[in-house]
Amino acid sequence: MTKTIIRTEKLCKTFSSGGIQQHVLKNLDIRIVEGDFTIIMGSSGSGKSTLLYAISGMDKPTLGEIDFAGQKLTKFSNDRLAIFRRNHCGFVFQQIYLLDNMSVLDNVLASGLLVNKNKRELVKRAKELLLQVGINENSWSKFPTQLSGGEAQRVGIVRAIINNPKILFADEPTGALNSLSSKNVLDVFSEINRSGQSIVLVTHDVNTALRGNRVIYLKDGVICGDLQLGSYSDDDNLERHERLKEFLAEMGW
Ligand SMILES: Nc1ncnc2c1ncn2[C@@H]1O[C@H](COP(=O)(O)OP(=O)(O)OP(=O)(O)O)[C@@H](O)[C@H]1O
Repeated sequence: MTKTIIRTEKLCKTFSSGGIQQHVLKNLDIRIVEGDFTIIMGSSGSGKSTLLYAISGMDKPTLGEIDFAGQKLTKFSNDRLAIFRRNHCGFVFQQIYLLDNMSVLDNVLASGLLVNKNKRELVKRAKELLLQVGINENSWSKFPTQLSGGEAQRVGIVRAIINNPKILFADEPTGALNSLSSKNVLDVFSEINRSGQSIVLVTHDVNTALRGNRVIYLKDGVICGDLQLGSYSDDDNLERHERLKEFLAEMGW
């Protein structure tokens, strides 16, 4: 049976500038399922990042409700929201900002120590996760400037999941990477999703979208398509690709 982790009801976000209102999200009712790898696609300016920021508690909606793992995020003060995000959400963005004066391992531990005070346990988990994403021991004491873009992004993913977030949110996480680094980073997303991590990821990229088991399509702040793709595996990639291409064509992408 599927378990809902996020549910929105009539979610609206309006930005105002110079006396002009822009209705970016319009009455969105969305259900995000635990364990899913949910992809959000749509044309530029359709509201993908705005939706990601709203459901992850990074920004407050103008109207509507967000229920996140049984908690009404829309009722939270900014301080409570910040604590909620730190304890329950992981974030990966296109630009990865690691702390340049700290080693790879310390960058991960610094995030972990905000939530888990048991350093020995944390070091063990950090090392296991770094190995899982292909960052091996001889890179743990390196500084971020000594890493490639793909390696840095993989460290960023470890940093984002060190506290066992309920959901990992990602906004164009491979947008700045070449195709080989992208593939390595996507393999990490696939693997952590297989091990149970819920993921919500915004992308323009078809190869990235293929990793999800569900693709939501936004057009002008409204959901106009919702494709169930089934779990990713390397073997059925051709058929998935065809189904996704057809879906995107229907959406006018
Ligand atoms: N903080 C803000 N203040 C004013 N307008 C904003 C703000 N954030 C987003 N917008 C506007 O909301 C609209 C949707 O932006 P959003 O970044 O969500 O789109 P997107 O679908 O993620 O686009 P892209 O694919 O180009 O990143 C855009 O027109 C943008 O200019």
